[in-house]
Amino acid sequence: MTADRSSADAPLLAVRGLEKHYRLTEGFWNREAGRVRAVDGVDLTVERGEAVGLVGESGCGKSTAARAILRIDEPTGGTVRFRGEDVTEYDRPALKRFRRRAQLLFQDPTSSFDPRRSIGESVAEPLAVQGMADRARRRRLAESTLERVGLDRRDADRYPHELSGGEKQRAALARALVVDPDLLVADEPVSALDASVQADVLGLLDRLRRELDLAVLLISHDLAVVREVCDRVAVMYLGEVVESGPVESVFGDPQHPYTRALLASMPIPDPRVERPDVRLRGEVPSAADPPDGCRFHTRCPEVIPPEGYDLDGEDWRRLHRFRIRLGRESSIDVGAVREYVAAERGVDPDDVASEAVQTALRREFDLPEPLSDPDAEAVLDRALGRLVAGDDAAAAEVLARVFRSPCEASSPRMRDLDGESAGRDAHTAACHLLDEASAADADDVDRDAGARDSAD
Ligand SMILES: Nc1ncnc2c1ncn2[C@@H]1O[C@H](COP(=O)(O)OP(=O)(O)OP(=O)(O)O)[C@@H](O)[C@H]1O
Repeated sequence: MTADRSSADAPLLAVRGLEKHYRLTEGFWNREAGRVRAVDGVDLTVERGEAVGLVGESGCGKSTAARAILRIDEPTGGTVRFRGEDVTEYDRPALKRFRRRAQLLFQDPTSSFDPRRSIGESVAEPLAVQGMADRARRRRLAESTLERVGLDRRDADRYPHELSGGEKQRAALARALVVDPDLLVADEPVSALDASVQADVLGLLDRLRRELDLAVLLISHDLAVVREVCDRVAVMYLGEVVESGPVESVFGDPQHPYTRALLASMPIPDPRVERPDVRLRGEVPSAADPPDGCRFHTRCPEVIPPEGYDLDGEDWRRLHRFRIRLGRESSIDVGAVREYVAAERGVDPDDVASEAVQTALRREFDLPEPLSDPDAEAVLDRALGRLVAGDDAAAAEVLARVFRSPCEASSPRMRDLDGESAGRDAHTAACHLLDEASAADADDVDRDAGARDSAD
């Protein structure tokens, strides 16, 4: 077991470069046919008593990260340090002690209780697992913990089906807290509950963590939940953290287009407040075949255009979306578009001219005819011609070669937006737009220095 700092001043939880890849196998010999990169290099720090949110759409790897951190599933790479100790090196007894100190609260309280056991028995169970032999003592602790979460000690004799959803989640919280952990990993703790009780359970979680100096890693797709409870937040997309920092800073001044889009999709209380249209379109790509460069570029509302074309921002984004769709195997059914045009005109599909199919395709993908830049228009026209002629691959190749965004060229690096001094409260984000902004700043500094030199 190794400790990089003394356990007293090390963060409670320090996750570095965490990976969880699932092998995709095929054939009799289980040959590896690929990998699902569910978690792909995640850094995360949780200090004692602190609440940190992990947010992102469904499928971005939040639950997998939680399970790998707690070693419920073995990570395939990276380190997880708990109070300075490397959890990935723990032997069985050390892992058992860790499981007491770090508890997991599941989303669905119904399936996490054995219907044949009383609530008291279930809540006391972790104490028995940890070796507490005295049954009466276990019962007393279970009862007092039930009271702590706002239930009655007599609820210990009730059965799961007798409790409401909110009561069951309180009981699940009691079961996690009965062993007095330092860290609670709460995976979508309120999303299975009625809206009316969600706020109660969140309020309880917030109160308990302050009373018990409990650290909480709160996993949620719901930004409002994280805003309510957390001090800091990490935003995950397709296995990676794309932005992190204090909640007020990340939500108040989001630096990553994905965070901006997630925030824009939050319901807002005042419909008169105008917000830019940065809705998330399309599905999260497969973690088995993530996009090159910035993984968000295929859906990014702010994807950077290639140099050399004078395209209106919205035209460029539509062109990019069209190209990405075309790049996916058999994703544009030209035959169906041709048949649609034929039906519209009451003619045979074979009698529909190629130009008419191209126009229908442009309509389908909101691509203006012509594009504002004549050179770009010539390329699009050529690609559409190939597509309609049945050569999808050539069409995709033409567009990919000419309209490649700088966002696809490399993975953006994580930038510290407050400078090095901010430490653990730093607001960080990984986006090529920030690289461009920083390069422009550097140019300004050079120009200023040049102007000063020539003045001297
Ligand atoms: N056992 C597994 N084998 C292969 N792929 C898996 C396995 N478990 C999860 N995945 C994949 O890993 C990715 C991340 O899934 P995960 O459940 O962690 O996401 P999530 O953000 O927690 O989503 P949700 O909120 O829907 O649970 C998904 O693409 C999922 O299909």
